[in-house]
Amino acid sequence: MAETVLRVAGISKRFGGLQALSDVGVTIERGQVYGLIGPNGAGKTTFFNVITGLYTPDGGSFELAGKPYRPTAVHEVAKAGIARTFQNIRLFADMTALENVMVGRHIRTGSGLLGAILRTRKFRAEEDAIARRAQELLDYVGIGRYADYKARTLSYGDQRRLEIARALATDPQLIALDEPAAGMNATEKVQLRELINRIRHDGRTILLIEHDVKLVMGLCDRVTVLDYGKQIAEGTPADVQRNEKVIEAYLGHGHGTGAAAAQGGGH
Ligand SMILES: Nc1ncnc2c1ncn2[C@@H]1O[C@H](COP(=O)(O)OP(=O)(O)OP(=O)(O)O)[C@@H](O)[C@H]1O
Repeated sequence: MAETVLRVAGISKRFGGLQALSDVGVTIERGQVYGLIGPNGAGKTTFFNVITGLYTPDGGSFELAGKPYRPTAVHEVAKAGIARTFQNIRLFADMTALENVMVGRHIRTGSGLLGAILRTRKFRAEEDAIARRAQELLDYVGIGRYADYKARTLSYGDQRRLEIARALATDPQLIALDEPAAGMNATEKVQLRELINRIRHDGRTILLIEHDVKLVMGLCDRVTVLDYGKQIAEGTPADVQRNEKVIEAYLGHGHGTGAAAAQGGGH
């Protein structure tokens, strides 16, 4: 039987007079790639920010791997098992690629501050293990040769890979990717698609916000479509792209490629 990784229901979020999310819910099974799409301003990022603890919701229930969790603080959410990347890349620009991934790994280790200050044997052994694991993850996402480069010197596409490696370092139940293809060229998008597929095949569960509808339709098992904070469709990519409300939402917003975008023909 399928195992549910994330189940959220009834999420609402209001900013002043604007209802950014109304009664939104998703259920994501282990091993799925789950897509979240919708025109600009639909509420996708707000939804991500709510489930990852950046925004406090006005209402809703949250369950991760069968246990209730309260998304009240980002580090609590990371510990509970959700890792995320950001639409605007957030790396430690002056740290090396390896160090950036090591930071992600530290939330799963135990020596603590005192061990770090005293540089105990346990601490040093742990650091070595963290560095080895970080290198493995850099290799895994395809940028192992840049381990000693400062993050800011990497190309845009490689910085996005580095963010993914850092997220994987926390051993997440769910990895949430916020527009991972933004700003990528066609070749980088193909590589990204391969990477996401590999992460899925290795048993991870992925939640994806993405403007590139073609990428979403090609990758996702299920998709939710938001429009003005409401969930207007949920289902397989094939179902969703035939849905009248979805086609209308994309046309109504005068979205780049209009109906073609909703039907997976965009970009
Ligand atoms: N911190 C905030 N304060 C006030 N309004 C906000 C805030 N964050 C988002 N909003 C508003 O909530 C609505 C949903 O925004 P959100 O960024 O979630 O949409 P989105 O679907 O991610 O859009 P895009 O595709 O453009 O990134 C928008 O009208 C936005 O202006």
